[in-house]
Amino acid sequence: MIVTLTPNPSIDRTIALASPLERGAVLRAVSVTSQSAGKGVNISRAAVAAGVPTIAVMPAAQDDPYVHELLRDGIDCRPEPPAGAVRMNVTLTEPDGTTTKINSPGATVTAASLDRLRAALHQRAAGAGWVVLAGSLPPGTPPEWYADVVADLQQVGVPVAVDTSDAPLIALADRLETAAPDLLKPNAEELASLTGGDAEQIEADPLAAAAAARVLVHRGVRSVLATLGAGGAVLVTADGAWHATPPPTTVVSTVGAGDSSLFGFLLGSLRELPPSECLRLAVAYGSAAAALPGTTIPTPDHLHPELVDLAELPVPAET
Ligand SMILES: O=P(O)(O)OC[C@@]1(O)O[C@H](CO)[C@@H](O)[C@@H]1O
Repeated sequence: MIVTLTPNPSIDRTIALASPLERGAVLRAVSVTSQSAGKGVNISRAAVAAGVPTIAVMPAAQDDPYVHELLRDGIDCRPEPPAGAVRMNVTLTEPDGTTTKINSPGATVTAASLDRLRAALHQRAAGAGWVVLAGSLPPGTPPEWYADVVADLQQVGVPVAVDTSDAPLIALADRLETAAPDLLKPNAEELASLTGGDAEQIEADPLAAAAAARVLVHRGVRSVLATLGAGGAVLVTADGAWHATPPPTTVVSTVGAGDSSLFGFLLGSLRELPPSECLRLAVAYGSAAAALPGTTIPTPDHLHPELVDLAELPVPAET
């Protein structure tokens, strides 16, 4: 069972442009689609498609069309009374797969709605194989909220994965000594923001990514899965470091690729595969997602794990 928390869910509206994006121009779209989404919800979607039991917790009104869509799609969701409407995030995709995203802040939350969300998660977490805390925090949330929730879940004794960015990620990193998640999934930019490295170098060089990730492992994170875009992903644990390169992929939309990668890793972990095979599944899922339009999340039929290239990395020098 994977329990996901999406504190700032979104309706993802994807506008597929007929021509390259040009600022200030009138552009034609070939299609416009919408999907109930947000990082944790995307992971629950992947779980449903793979036959893994999942519960998605998020702030939303019971009668919101957002929730109806999730239920229609077979996602067991536990919407908690929200402080406001679900935000809309806009994705612009160009014919060559270039993806531009505009994410709204979301409605400002109250302390009461955060407490309800946290209690709902706590209630469902017991016995889960993984609990995933994913995405941004809505305005009004203290940046250290995720760190508090991780500490809370440690009392429950369930493995916790976190994928977030900006202030909540920095606040979590400041608390690793007492609230280290079992899995952290930064991209190159997020990893650089935590370790002071250069994001472009981290994305381009798996050894640089592994060195940065190892800093977090030394500080208590059990596994760091660093996603590197077209460069695949690096996994670092206390026992080793691995790099996986995706098969050649025609990119259509990168939205949801990171969430799909994280799910692939969790799926491998639930199947008790060795770390390198969890990484292989992560990259198979991430590259499959990049080949799909909008926020479409891959199903097992989309995967080609046999085409993922795996390499063990030398243990990076101490930093
Ligand atoms: O604004 P956040 O919470 O950081 O990210 C939200 C989001 O970009 O993440 C998902 C893709 O990872 C999308 O479904 C969604 O729009």
